[in-house]
Amino acid sequence: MKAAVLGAGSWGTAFAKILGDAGNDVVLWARRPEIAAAIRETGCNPEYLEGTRLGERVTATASATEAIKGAELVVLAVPSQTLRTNLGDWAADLTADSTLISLMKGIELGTTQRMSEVIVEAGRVAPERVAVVSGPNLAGEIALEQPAATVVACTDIDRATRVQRAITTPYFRPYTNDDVVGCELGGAVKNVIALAFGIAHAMGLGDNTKATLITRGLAETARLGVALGADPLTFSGLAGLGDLVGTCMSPLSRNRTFGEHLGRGKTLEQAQAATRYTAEGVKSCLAIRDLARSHGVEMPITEQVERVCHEGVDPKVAVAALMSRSTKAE
Ligand SMILES: NC(=O)C1=CN([C@@H]2O[C@H](COP(=O)(O)OP(=O)(O)OC[C@H]3O[C@@H](n4cnc5c(N)ncnc54)[C@H](O)[C@@H]3O)[C@@H](O)[C@H]2O)C=CC1
Ligand SMILES: O=C(CO)COP(=O)(O)O
Repeated sequence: MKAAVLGAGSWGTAFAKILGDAGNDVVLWARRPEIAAAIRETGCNPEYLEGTRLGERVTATASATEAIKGAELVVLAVPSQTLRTNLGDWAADLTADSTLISLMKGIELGTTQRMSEVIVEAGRVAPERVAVVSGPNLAGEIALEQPAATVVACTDIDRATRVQRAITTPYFRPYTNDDVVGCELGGAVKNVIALAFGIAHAMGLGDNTKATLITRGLAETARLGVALGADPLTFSGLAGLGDLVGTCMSPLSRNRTFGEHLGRGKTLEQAQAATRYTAEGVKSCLAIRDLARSHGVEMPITEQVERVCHEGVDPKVAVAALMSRSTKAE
């Protein structure tokens, strides 16, 4: 198949390699012409996943129109909060019946929309044309071809199967699922819980605390998911527990690392200055909190992460607030 990958950051770059290794012809769009030129000339992205050879089937351009032209698969790999603006520029170029694949793990500020909802609205495409790829997929490990699995979620299960076939490689194993809501929420909320995990790690808290954060973090994710119509089973799968555990445990996670800065006492601004990559949970925690409140769902860990990130609350105060909530049945 012909595929366009829009966004040449860490995950867009690794995903272009997956698509190429799976036998597709891939055009990777980079915002900066010099990055696109370097990828064409050297076969590597000089800014992300340095040294990773993308393979002969991957080329690059700084023209999104050129990348999208004739593409049956259009992969979106930009930061969640810029997607709507980006799609405004790209919508007119999309081929009828192409499949749009979302790699993003965030919730839009203001609208509280999931990324597939933003794609439907801003890309002017039918919901069954949107597939979500989500799972424990740290780009740095996948670039090294370390075995990983993922989920392709789409309401049109035949389309999910076509995408599954198009991204299967000896090191990347996709499963299909028709629960788009659950897969997207799992990916977005785990970033917020990974911030909490990073904060706890930097505070010197131990494995009981960390296991509790993962388990209760998953419980609040599933609570919101069920309120939005997700299948609760999705949260025990790769896009739920799998991604949550993978992200929290990994020093490669940008969200966990950002949390560690906060846990060491840095302010939001200081943590942002120390971070080069997108840590989606920092903004999405606001949108997830608002989404939960509007559905009457309690998300105590998300609430406290938002307070630490955006209201300057001391992490120790946030921990005390979580531990002093009223006791209840599990
Ligand atoms: N890196 C990873 O391991 C994984 C990331 N993801 C998700 O993939 C999405 C993309 O993240 P990464 O590639 O990791 O981020 P990144 O921080 O590595 O790269 C972000 C890319 O977006 C571009 N960008 C920044 N502002 C932009 C704008 N206004 N318009 C267009 N492009 C812009 C940057 O130039 C860069 O190419 C996020 O939602 C993230 O949660 C999902 C799975 C794994
Ligand atoms: O989503 C990811 C792994 O599945 C990457 O997590 P980070 O964005 O925290 O690095």
